[in-house]
Amino acid sequence: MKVTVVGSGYVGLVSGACLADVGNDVLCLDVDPSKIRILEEGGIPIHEPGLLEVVQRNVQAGRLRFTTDIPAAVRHGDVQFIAVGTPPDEDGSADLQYVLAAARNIGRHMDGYRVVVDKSTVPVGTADKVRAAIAEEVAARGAALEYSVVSNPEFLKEGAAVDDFMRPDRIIVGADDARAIDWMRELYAPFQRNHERLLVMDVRSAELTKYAANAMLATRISFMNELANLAETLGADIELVRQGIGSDPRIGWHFLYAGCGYGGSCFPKDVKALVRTGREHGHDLRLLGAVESVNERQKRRLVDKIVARFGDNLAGRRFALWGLAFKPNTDDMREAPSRVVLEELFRRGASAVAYDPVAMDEAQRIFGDEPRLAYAARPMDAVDGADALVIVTEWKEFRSPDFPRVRDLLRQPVVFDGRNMYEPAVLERHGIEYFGIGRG
Ligand SMILES: NC(=O)c1ccc[n+]([C@@H]2O[C@H](COP(=O)([O-])OP(=O)(O)OC[C@H]3O[C@@H](n4cnc5c(N)ncnc54)[C@H](O)[C@@H]3O)[C@@H](O)[C@H]2O)c1
Ligand SMILES: O=c1ccn([C@@H]2O[C@H](COP(=O)(O)OP(=O)(O)O[C@H]3O[C@H](CO)[C@@H](O)[C@H](O)[C@H]3O)[C@@H](O)[C@H]2O)c(=O)[nH]1
Repeated sequence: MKVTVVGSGYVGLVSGACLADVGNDVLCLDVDPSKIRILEEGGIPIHEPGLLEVVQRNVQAGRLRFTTDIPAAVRHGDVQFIAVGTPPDEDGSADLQYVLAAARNIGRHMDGYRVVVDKSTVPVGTADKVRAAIAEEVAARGAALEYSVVSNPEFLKEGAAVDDFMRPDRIIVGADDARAIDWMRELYAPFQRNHERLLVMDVRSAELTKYAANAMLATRISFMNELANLAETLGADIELVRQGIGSDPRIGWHFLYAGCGYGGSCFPKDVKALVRTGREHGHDLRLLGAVESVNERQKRRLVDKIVARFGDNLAGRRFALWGLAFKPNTDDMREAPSRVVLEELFRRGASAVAYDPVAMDEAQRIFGDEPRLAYAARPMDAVDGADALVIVTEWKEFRSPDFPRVRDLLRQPVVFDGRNMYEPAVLERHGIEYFGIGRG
């Protein structure tokens, strides 16, 4: 099929590349010329495992192209995916300006039937707004063209995006006309060869399904973080509790890891947006309000522990920080707990030397020439001469460091482990004072 993807960020680029990989003719559009330039030069603008290979082989095969030319992009795809950002507005609601701008462009330039597929995460009712925006533009031209609007939220995780797209748990299609549903079935057929994964429902339910999934996952994390803080006080170990409850299939193993809070471009903004939607419709979603506030507090938890150990005045102290990205295998630092940790350290007069395998360029972009932040080329360089080591992201390469070396390089052998990567007893055996999350 001929497919256009509007927005070539994490979701758009992964979707476009994976759809090309199964044989579709895909054109990816972006309004940011610097992203398109990188793609045209054979690179990718983000760190995402396996993505470069998929992009390169499909570019070579002539099935994947990139453009900033809006009319050409709208003319190309019979199916038009909208995969632009929906960042939080000041009041927490999702800012739909990019989605609606994309819809208007489609309405302005379409020259025949189009299936417009909303892949961005958008509040319930957005499909109606997209439909209206297209209708307005079509009418303004005096044209009479048919189109369908479909909600097809995306569930990929950064760091595992290609795999998630290629092997989805489910494909949600919210649509109310048969032609669009048939097209979506055809487009997704290669991704559900061994069993049916496509769930067709009405548009509003599809839009809400996306928020429900993220809100449920965020709730599990905040629940565990809250219990972790209690476990500490009670002298229990949240890691043992996690294993104790995860073995119940009704609870399951996933997304039960306590830590220094959830970050990323989705959970924080989507929980906020759902709370906001509730409020707009007279529903006070108290549980989700608490999920959010527990998470805000949890992002400060590591610094609370540092303050409890070193005092509130951290002037003159230097901390080694392992991990800047909001999770491993990405360079994304949107809402990353590391940002809160660093800001709280700076506020108390401390400085930091950070190491992250891929996110240091992004940190430099965010923190600019912040004099209290330096970067290390290797993890142990960050540790050398620091007052303590603080772990914020559980990169694989941090799993089994040379503990005696860590102990000897630190000015004080103290580790604050924001992701419970280590066994307290192991570090104690190496003469390192250990502070995890919820490990009383
Ligand atoms: N990042 C994820 O893991 C993930 C997963 C599932 C769903 N989502 C949702 O998908 C959407 C996109 O997220 P993302 O992380 O890919 O965002 P992103 O910021 O990485 O990419 C969005 C891209 O859209 C481009 N853009 C903006 N307006 C445009 C327009 N009118 N025409 C063409 N391009 C335009 C921007 O320049 C940018 O490159 C959001 O709604 C997000 O909530 C994200
Ligand atoms: O048990 C856990 C699991 C995750 N996290 C944190 O939660 C955040 C989000 O992690 P993850 O969900 O793996 O990454 P995202 O790429 O943000 O993916 C989420 O958000 C996407 C955008 O909506 C959805 O598509 C995905 O299904 C959903 O998992 C990260 O900071 C993790 O460190 C925890 O603290 N504990």
